[in-house]
Amino acid sequence: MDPRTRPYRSVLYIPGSKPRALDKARNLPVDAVIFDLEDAVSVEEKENARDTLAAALAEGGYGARVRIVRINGLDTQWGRADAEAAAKMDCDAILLPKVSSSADLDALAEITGDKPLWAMMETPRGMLNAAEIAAHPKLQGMVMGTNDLAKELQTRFRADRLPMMAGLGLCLLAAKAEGKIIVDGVYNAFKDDEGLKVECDQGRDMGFDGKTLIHPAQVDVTNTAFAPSEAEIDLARRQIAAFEEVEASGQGVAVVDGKIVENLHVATAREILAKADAIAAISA
Ligand SMILES: CC(C)(COP(=O)(O)OP(=O)(O)OC[C@H]1O[C@@H](n2cnc3c(N)ncnc32)[C@H](O)[C@@H]1OP(=O)(O)O)[C@@H](O)C(=O)NCCC(=O)NCCSC(=O)C[C@H](O)C(=O)O
Ligand SMILES: [Mg+2]
Repeated sequence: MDPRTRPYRSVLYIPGSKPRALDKARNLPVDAVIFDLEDAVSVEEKENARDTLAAALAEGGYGARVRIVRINGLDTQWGRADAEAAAKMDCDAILLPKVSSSADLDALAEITGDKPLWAMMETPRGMLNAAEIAAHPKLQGMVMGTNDLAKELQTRFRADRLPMMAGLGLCLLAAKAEGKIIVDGVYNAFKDDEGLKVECDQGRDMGFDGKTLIHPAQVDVTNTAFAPSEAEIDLARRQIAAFEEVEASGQGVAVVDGKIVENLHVATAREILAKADAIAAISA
């Protein structure tokens, strides 16, 4: 499936050091997995986690889920060995934390060759350089790192995420301008479904393709929030039908539910139907 049209509703972090969690992911209805060697893995476990993860990926069983390996930064003592190991793993992409500029991706690509790259967007410098990072030829997607961003910005948690908006907006603009995937940050309170839904809805309305998750309990809420609803699918079908009807009579504007429908709305309607089809295809 084309990486730009496949669903990325739910992207679950799994500590690379935990065989039980690595196994569990084989049966979770997530669209993608981030196999983590960075913050989810303690210093004591860093070296072993690389081997544990390589073995789990070699064993396979992850089906259509996109497999992304998050390495430690290249400025850490583990980064280079992680990158060399990840380049040989049976994974779809490598995720670099705390990307500040496109030069960081150049340095990783020198080690990892043809593997597609993803960038953690979680530093103020990264926000300011989002455009050049998104334009990197090896970059496939961006992941918001809202915990690190909050730390760097010295913001307090707010349900409306107002202090994050400038950074989220800059990264969204950059990703959309380059046609790259972009997924939202994690919601730390993994037992709070209501709060998660509010944040998912906000991220979806802003234009994120999906959300990163830390616990399996967050998957269903997220998959629902980032999938087209029945009402959206129904409206999309009616918009396309109404537009095709007026177009056949030489007109350029239809009206559905009291709102105009022009060719750009039809393009959005077709994208909604394509997304619903893609979700159905990977769920089958
Ligand atoms: C948060 C956790 C430490 C909770 O773990 P635990 O206490 O084991 O939870 P449960 O007992 O409720 O687990 C139930 C079962 O689910 C499995 N499990 C738990 N988490 C995961 C997971 N992430 N993936 C797959 N499976 C998972 C458990 O193994 C149990 O299975 P079973 O025994 O068979 O019933 C834990 O959830 C956790 O470690 N989560 C990941 C944390 C993480 O990845 N953190 C780093 C990413 S966040 C970040 O860094 C973002 C960014 O960089 C930023 O700056 O914002
Ligand atoms: Mg982080």
